Amino acid sequence: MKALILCAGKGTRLRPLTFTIAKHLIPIANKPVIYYSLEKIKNAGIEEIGIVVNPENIKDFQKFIGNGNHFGLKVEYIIQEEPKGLAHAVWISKDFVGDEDFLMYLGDNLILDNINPFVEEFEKDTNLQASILLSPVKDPSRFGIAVVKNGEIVQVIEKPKEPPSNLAIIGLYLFRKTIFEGIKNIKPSWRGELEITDAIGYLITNDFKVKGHIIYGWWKDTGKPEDLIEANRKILDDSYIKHEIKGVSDSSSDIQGRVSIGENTEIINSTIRGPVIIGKNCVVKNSYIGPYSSIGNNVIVENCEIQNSIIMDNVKLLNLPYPIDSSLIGKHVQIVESEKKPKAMRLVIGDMGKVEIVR
Ligand SMILES: Cc1cn([C@H]2C[C@H](O)[C@@H](COP(=O)(O)OP(=O)(O)OP(=O)(O)O)O2)c(=O)[nH]c1=O
Repeated sequence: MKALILCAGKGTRLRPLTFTIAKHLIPIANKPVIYYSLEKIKNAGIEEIGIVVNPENIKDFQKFIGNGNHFGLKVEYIIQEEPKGLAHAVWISKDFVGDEDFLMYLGDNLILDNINPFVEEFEKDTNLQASILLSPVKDPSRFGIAVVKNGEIVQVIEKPKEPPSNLAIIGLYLFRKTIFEGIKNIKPSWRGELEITDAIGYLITNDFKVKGHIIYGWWKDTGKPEDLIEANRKILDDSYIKHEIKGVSDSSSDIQGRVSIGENTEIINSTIRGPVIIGKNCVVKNSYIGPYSSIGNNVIVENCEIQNSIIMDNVKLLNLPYPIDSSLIGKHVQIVESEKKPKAMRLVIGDMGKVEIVR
């Protein structure tokens, strides 16, 4: 079996971050989102992976993942020139997939459950032509929904106004090569995309067996800033990080709970209350770093309070009058309070940046 990870979208909901980095490479607990999927896929015994990327982001993926050697995987890149839909991404991966069965994984999805039972069940039942990972949700009208009868999917519907089921399609699918027949027989939807739900609908109407595999654990589509913050909280909570202090702290600092601090990081006169991860070569001085904070490498924090936030590499935060909470701060950002007069906010913020002052 092979795997396809789809990462060629535009990531518009995560701008401005996605102007410079694909959303799949944004760190959660200091590890790019896509690394979590690579681990899950490897754990399920799949070693050949095709990553569908766009012409703009392929170099970044190559930098972070290379040929997969480092992860014990064999990784190839497949370029999708335009995001013409999930089924289109699968179609252009036809040569990579060949005659093999394959797992299709939406690259911005994070799940905590092990996917091995999902894969094993599919491998055992050779009559099955597709299996889709489903999860019960409270607000089904926001999702693609599957209607399941006796374990088989009898209908898939995109964002139904009156949902006939609460089982959301969450972004992991298993297919055999029959899916290509399905894709060949569909037309672009009203939004101009080749929809994978239409290709699955084709399989169902043509009496191919399609199953739903339900999971009950936590999962998230990390498409929006608040999703990344929640995912960061969940991953830090879920013991993904060990208590490990490689840097140094002085006697007036207080480190509580599960905290990971990287090499050459100095904690000076500060309180760190875990779960927290702080990368390498950082300085945290006269500050409070509260639960669910992930701080990258080469970050300087002085006279600040931070909690429940993702702060990426090379950020500088100095003398801030308000705590930073539920925030997502990209690489090389500087937020600094200075004594200069007259009082003012002097901002240099890229397109679609967002500053919210909560008083
Ligand atoms: C539509 C599409 C998505 N994808 C990937 C990107 C994501 O990892 C996943 C889900 O895509 P989406 O989140 O639906 O789309 P997007 O990544 O473009 O984000 P936004 O809506 O904020 O603009 O599928 C492709 O690889 N090719 C495609 O044609």
